Amino acid sequence: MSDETRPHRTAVVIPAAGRGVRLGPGAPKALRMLSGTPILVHAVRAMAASRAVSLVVVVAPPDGAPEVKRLLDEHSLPERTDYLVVPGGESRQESVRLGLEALPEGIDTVLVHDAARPLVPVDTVDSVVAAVREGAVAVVPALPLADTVKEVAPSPGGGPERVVATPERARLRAVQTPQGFAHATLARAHREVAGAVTDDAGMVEALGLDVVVVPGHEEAFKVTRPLDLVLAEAVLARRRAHDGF
Ligand SMILES: Nc1ccn([C@@H]2O[C@H](COP(=O)(O)OP(=O)(O)OP(=O)(O)O)[C@@H](O)[C@H]2O)c(=O)n1
Ligand SMILES: C[C@](O)(CO)[C@H](O)COP(=O)(O)O
Repeated sequence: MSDETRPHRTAVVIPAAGRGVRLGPGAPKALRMLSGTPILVHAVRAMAASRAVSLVVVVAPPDGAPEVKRLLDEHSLPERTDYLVVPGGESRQESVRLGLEALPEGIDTVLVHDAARPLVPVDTVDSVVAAVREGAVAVVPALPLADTVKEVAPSPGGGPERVVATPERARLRAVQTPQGFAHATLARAHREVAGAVTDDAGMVEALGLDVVVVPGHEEAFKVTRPLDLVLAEAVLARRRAHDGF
């Protein structure tokens, strides 16, 4: 097929190889239950709900790939969605790189979505994809902050930290996932950018390229600490009440 007629192909890489230390002792976070279903399965379904997504690459805990594959085989996904499972690495950044390396030829747009954000609404996914398809090389969903943020530093003589600055809150955003990228740009960022970053868009920023912001969603929060599980259960209960089942 020529470039003009070839369908646009979008894949999502889902890093799910973290331990979930901040959630407390137990199974790796992505395999813990939310309303009787593993967090990872919620996240995969949330991404597969977008008609744009044709391939899901799940990056599993290093020795957990067979279990993740079994879980995905057991829980139904839309027929249009293929999936692959690959073992992850020591850091989120390494896990994403391993997921990118597993992508087949012909993928134009890549989304990277934390397994730990199981409840992202499909409209948020679609608006990230749309912004990439409109020409952005990198897109992040983001929300304004509710709290004032301080920059702090250790006290020279020990003791409590000291505030060194108060950034202007109106200019700050809390960034979520899925983050969306032109495939070639994200692959280049993962090849060329050295040093640890906490999100993929940060690597594209390090290349000096533009990152576009679209509205995030409060239900796309990251399950990080025990209270987040309580909130996630409440969101699911509210959805069930709204859908009438
Ligand atoms: N080596 C790692 C570390 C993290 N992740 C994934 O990156 C996402 C965001 O990371 P975070 O919420 O910090 O997860 P954990 O690293 O598991 O959390 P913690 O720091 O509490 O252990 C999660 O879906 C997590 O599974 C990953 O794939 N590989
Ligand atoms: C990618 C991310 O979810 C954007 O907010 C976040 O940076 C991941 O951070 P974590 O500490 O690895 O959870």
